[in-house]
Amino acid sequence: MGKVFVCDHPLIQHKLTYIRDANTTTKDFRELVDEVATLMAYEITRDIPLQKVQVQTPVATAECKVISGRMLGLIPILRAGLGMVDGILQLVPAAKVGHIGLYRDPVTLAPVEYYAKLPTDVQERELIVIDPMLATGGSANAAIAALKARNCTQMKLMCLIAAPEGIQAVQKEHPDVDIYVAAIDDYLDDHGYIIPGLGDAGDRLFGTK
Ligand SMILES: O=P(O)(O)OC[C@H]1O[C@H](OP(=O)(O)OP(=O)(O)O)[C@H](O)[C@@H]1O
Ligand SMILES: O=c1cc[nH]c(=O)[nH]1
Ligand SMILES: [Mg+2]
Repeated sequence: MGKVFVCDHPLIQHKLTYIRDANTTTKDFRELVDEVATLMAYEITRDIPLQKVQVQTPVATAECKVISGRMLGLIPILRAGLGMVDGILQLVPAAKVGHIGLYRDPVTLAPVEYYAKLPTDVQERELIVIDPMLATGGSANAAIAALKARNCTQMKLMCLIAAPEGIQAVQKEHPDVDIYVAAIDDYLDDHGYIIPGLGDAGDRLFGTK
């Protein structure tokens, strides 16, 4: 079963408080999501493999390390996942970015795919699927399945807030995928909103409501 990591760094938790606050403006919400994404990227890249290299300093030879292994790919789920991309790229600027567009049918809550554009070498990369909200898990499961259908084998899921229902759904359908979150909330309401959550992440990021 995939592991769940709660990124409980005080800076992440502090910023998440203001992300949740209904009085936070669109501008501040966007900036805070960007900042938390950078901090979470620090956690999610912790297990990147290193290889030894020698480097010549001005005075001696130093035994050093550089990142090795697979190159990274970021896969934001549109729309709301877009809000976390730049923050992660601050730390891993060489990552390529692929987009998967999904929206939840408002009645059935089932994910509907409307867009997919991925790097040509996506199956060779270690992927981070990004979405601020993991509610029923339908969208994350569909995005991960879309990547697996393209022969991708290595991926992690990064979300700001998860409902227990969403975590269980991803663990059941994709037990090979580890999940990184800033918080696990209480439950889903009848409309599939995470409680207490932060409302609709896409609308709050882009000011559409
Ligand atoms: O776990 P789930 O039940 O699938 O719900 C989570 C999805 O819902 C939201 O997207 P939404 O459908 O609101 O689209 P948007 O990002 O365009 O607003 C959110 O950004 C996730 O993608
Ligand atoms: O609470 C929720 C659930 C799904 N999508 C959101 O943006 N918020
Ligand atoms: Mg939305």
